[in-house]
Amino acid sequence: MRNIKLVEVRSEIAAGTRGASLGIDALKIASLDKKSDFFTQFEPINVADANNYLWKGNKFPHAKYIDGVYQVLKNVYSSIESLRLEKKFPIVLAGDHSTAAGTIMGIKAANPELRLGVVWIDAHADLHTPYTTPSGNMHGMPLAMVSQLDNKECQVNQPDEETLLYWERIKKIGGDQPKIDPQDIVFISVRDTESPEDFLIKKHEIRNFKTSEVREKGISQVANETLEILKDCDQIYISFDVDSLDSSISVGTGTPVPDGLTVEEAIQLNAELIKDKRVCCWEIVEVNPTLDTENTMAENAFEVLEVTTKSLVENF
Ligand SMILES: NC(=[NH2+])NCCC[C@H](N)C(=O)O
Ligand SMILES: [Mn+2]
Repeated sequence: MRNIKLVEVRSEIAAGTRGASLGIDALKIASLDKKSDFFTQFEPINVADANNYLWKGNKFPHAKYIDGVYQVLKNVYSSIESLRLEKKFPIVLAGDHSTAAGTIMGIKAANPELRLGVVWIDAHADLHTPYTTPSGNMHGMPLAMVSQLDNKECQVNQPDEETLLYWERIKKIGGDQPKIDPQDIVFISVRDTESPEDFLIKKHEIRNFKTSEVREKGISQVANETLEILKDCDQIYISFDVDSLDSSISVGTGTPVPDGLTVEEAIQLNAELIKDKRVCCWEIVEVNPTLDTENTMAENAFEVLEVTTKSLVENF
């Protein structure tokens, strides 16, 4: 049996709208309303956030609150590294998606010799850098952080010296080397990208299973093909951003996008993928109940969390 550890990271500083720090508690409310005992099964640990930086105002237009983001990523990185050294399986409940970079850095640090693949289920590619970001929101940058990409070929911004100092520090958390090869990323349902990201996706030949392809082929085939692409990886991390779900289901997330997955598709997909023995960590992010009505997103996201965890427990 897998030794599951729940990890709670209430960070929201890297998102553009306020409220994602409440996402974890919204999941707990959804669980209570459903009378599920999910949260009594696992002992959670809390990773310190840096949301207090929000009160001070932002000094970095092309990488908002990067000083605080750096703190959070270091915290997530060291917590995940310790858990992985203890052979625990972290299920990470987080606010904004930037924390995924800390998670990947931690997984890699615990087992540097193992090749790490990433399944990124999301509406966005999150491959921006301070040089290319259209918004300055750092939840759009985690995959560039861990791949140590600057993407200066597509530069549109002129980040200042202090921004770049922190950007360099972030890329070096867990050591000055890429934690993953961008070719070992598989995107599912990514559908809202900007041209600097499209450039990287093309350059590194990153596979993206569009929503229509998921529907045509069916979940099992897409899961099989995803794992086949990652056949040379020794470990796999799955990152589930709830904005991969269609925006008609709920707008309870900071950056909702149409043409996404149904809840049923997301459930089946995650439950199927997590059966692979190489999967060593699963993360769910970006539930924002302040943008929602009746806690709909959290209720749907909780279904995904519960069924995926059940699949993990039952298959080991
Ligand atoms: N994790 C997310 N929700 N990312 C949204 C990123 C949106 C857009 N690409 C940006 O950089 O601002
Ligand atoms: Mn994302």
